[in-house]
Amino acid sequence: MNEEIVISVINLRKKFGNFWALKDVNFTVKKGEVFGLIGPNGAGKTTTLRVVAGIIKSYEGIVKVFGLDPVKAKNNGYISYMPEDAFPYEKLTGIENLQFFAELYSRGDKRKTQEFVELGIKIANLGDKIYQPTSTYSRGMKRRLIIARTLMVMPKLAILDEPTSALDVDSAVRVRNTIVEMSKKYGITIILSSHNMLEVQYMCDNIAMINDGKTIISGSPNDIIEKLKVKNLEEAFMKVISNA
Ligand SMILES: Nc1ncnc2c1ncn2[C@@H]1O[C@H](COP(=O)(O)OP(=O)(O)OP(=O)(O)O)[C@@H](O)[C@H]1O
Repeated sequence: MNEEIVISVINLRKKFGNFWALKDVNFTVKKGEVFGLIGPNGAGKTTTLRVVAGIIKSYEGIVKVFGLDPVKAKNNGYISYMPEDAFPYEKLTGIENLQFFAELYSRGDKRKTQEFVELGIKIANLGDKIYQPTSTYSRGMKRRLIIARTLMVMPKLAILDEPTSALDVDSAVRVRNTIVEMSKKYGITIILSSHNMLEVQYMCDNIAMINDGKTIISGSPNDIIEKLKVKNLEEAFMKVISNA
């Protein structure tokens, strides 16, 4: 694996009003890896991802994406971000949704637009439903379309906030495989958040556990499991959270 650092987060702090949502978040993400942020509800995962995505612009600490301010990286088109609550345009069909995003990212290059849409159709794997308005989709189908939309544009960095929430087992397995494939085959760096420890253990090269706005531990799932002398990441998580 290439050792180039894609994301570096140092002493990240973020205050909403009088409340410190992030108190001290630290981690680095290397090129081409799948990196997982895990932690209980309200730990600060979404806030961290929003800073890295260049959406939250005021914070304390140092955050660099490809050596740049995250806003600059976003404006350069390096980042494709899927928010936790993203949904497709309901008046458009699935394929029209893909087309719309493909055009945005290909900046007028028609061949590229076509390539993105073809890849999006493959990733979404919705069969003939891709030609139906997305208002007729189930929650899981909408999710698959949004994930396809995020990954099909071959970003340098994909940020996925809880990509497999709302998915049934079959869809979740497909999405996990797609995430790993996109990273290994195309070298896309992916950072995601999840509540599912076993999927994180399966998908992620490295992880950071966040609790109460602070990074508690980071490293590869296997290193963390060995270090904490537990059987799996779920046990590691419970141990770390109960000691925090
Ligand atoms: N815009 C905001 N204004 C005020 N407080 C906020 C705002 N956004 C997040 N918070 C608070 O910051 C803390 C961290 O929230 P965040 O959404 O980052 O957590 P999370 O780890 O993603 O949680 P979950 O797993 O439930 O999605 C929470 O206490 C939340 O209530």
